[in-house]
Amino acid sequence: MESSLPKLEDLRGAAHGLMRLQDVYNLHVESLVRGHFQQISDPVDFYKLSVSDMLSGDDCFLVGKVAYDLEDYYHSVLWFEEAVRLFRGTEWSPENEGTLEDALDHLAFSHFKEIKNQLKTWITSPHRRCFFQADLNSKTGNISHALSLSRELLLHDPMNRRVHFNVEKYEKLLNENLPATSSGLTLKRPDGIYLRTRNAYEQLCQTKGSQPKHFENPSLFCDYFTNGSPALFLQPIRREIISLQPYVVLFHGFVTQAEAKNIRKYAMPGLRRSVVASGMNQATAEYRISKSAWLKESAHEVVGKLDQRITLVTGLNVQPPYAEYLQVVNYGIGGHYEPHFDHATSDSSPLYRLKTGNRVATIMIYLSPVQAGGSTAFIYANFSVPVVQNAALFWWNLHKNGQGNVDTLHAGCPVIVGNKWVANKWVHEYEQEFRRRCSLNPEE
Ligand SMILES: O=C(O)CCC(=O)C(=O)O
Ligand SMILES: [Fe+2]
Repeated sequence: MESSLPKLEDLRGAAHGLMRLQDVYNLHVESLVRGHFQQISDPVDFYKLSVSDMLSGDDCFLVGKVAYDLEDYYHSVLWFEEAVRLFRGTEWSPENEGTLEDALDHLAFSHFKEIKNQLKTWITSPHRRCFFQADLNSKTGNISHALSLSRELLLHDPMNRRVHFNVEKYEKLLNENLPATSSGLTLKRPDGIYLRTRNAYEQLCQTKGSQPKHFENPSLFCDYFTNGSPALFLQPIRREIISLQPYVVLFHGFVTQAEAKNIRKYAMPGLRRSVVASGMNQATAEYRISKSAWLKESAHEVVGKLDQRITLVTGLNVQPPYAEYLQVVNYGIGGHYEPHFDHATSDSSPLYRLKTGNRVATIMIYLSPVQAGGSTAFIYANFSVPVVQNAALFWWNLHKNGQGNVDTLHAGCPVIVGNKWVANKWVHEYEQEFRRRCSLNPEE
């Protein structure tokens, strides 16, 4: 049975997922652990879980440890603080990995590390029992915090020589009256992997879907759309034009509830961790956390019917190899897909293996509702689309001249609560020459 149980990687991934929610949505850790999603800048609940399973002190300790092991003391301070608060108020359970003493120890050391740039001294690290030299390139912090936490720890563990040693060091540093020791704690979020669009992306995720206001722009409208297909005359599709540059539309009610359910069911056994293009190959990546499976239209009737509907609505040929199989994607809590292009941006991309050109268009179907989070954000175009169950989002990735449209840079925001399912159909350039003609203007 062991293979079906979560592994260390899953546990670490869950901790990263929580820290991702904290960062992207700017959430308070204290309310997050209670299932209340409150933004630091706004005390009103962003989302509140009706059935709330609180995180325990031990859960918070674990999240803090994941950050601590990566020397990310910004997150470790915030999560160990919560662990200490919760451990103080509860009896220790034998199932716990950590104790109040461990949490105090790690919190004190994390605080200390936040001011390491002020110090040129040696101090022992709590878990390695080795000497550690504070280096010079870090942020300000608060030594007196580290001191009072270590003193509290000594009340529980009076014989701990290492902590005695640290207390002496902290007292000495305080007496030396370094400027940083008197200043308040200024925690700064680590830059992590550099993402130029980070601020815009997080803003768009936080608005929970910020489509342009249609009444302010008459060229954005809703209509009943047939695309001139006789098959759609009796039951036109409800089309909402979301953006003209890039061209993005939402087709409401694109699938039925039953179809969405069946597609999820067929995909379930084939779900594997999602990959992204990496040079000439494919690899897992932190910036895309989800599971996905490919469904062939020949294997499932409903998938074939969906292909026909895509052709009716878009006019595109989606027969293989002119489009990829249907990719069904499942995101759990904290699952996301950071800003990216669907089309290939390098000639060596594995997307060209089909030998049918680049991905000219994307049709992404929302196969489930999501309680909170999970919008699709278009970064440069500056709007985000909330998850609309059973609707399909369509956009052209390429200009008519075949070049990639940079304005299609988009992302799947992290899921706060729920389980998000989408299905992607990527249509390639070949066979669409007379369906999406090039323009007389080579710039278009
Ligand atoms: O999940 C989303 O909203 C976006 C997904 C996406 O962009 C993709 O799978 O390529
Ligand atoms: Fe995408």
